[in-house]
Amino acid sequence: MKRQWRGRTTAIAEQTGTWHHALTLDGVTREYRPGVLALHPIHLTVPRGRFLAVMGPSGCGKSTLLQCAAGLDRPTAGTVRIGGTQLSSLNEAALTRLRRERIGFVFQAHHLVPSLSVAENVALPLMLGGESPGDRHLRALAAVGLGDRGGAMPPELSGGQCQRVAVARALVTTPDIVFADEPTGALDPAAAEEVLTLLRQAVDHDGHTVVMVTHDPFAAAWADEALFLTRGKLVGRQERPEAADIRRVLKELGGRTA
Ligand SMILES: Nc1ncnc2c1ncn2[C@@H]1O[C@H](COP(=O)(O)OP(=O)(O)OP(=O)(O)O)[C@@H](O)[C@H]1O
Repeated sequence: MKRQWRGRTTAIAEQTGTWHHALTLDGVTREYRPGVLALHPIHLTVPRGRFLAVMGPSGCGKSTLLQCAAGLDRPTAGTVRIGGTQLSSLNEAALTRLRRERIGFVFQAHHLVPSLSVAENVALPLMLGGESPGDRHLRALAAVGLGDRGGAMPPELSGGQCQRVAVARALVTTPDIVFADEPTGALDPAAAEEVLTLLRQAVDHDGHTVVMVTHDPFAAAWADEALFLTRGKLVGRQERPEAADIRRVLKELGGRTA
């Protein structure tokens, strides 16, 4: 797979020194059982316009980190900020609204609503927020190369096409940050490359911020930076990662490699 890196936003921010963080984790800890930490205190800032891959052996805490960062789970201790908003200051209703309006999600399964058309699926986050989609959903669909499939129903699309629709749905609200949990895990290599290209373009062309959990070194090599977790601790990070280097680090950490 080919990898391009460094978005326009990244370059501009570097030149001007005006980093604005899409995500800040300050001492984020998650304890599922007393005395057993799935996440040790994690300190992490993700600048806007960055594509970050989170990697590590199975059970190291990647999903827990993503769930805490995305407001899907509440950390045991520490604070999470999306842009300037501290999540612990929000009640459940406000947190739900923030997730809908300011966070985009792409999961391994596309989770499209099968009884809604492709265009309606993309419009859904806007409509749930009480916004009229106008043509935003159609432009988002066109941006993922499916402008002509808006009237189709999800079961009529391939798995790769459905995942591209999921990317359009994640981006349609112009969120502060997109969290992608194994977005290519269920795809063949060609479809995976299409989805990774879209995520990379969202960062490079539109200044989006993407945090992607993946087991796949080839997928992670599309990111600006790879973070490595093991036993709930952040143990390393690699700028402009190459798949071979990532595979080597994962091997040292005892993880499986794709
Ligand atoms: N709801 C839960 N209750 C108790 N323990 C949990 C819960 N969810 C996760 N854990 C534990 O927390 C640790 C981290 O799990 P997590 O799912 O975040 O790891 P992961 O790196 O995403 O794993 P994988 O790559 O296999 O998906 C594991 O030891 C797991 O067993």
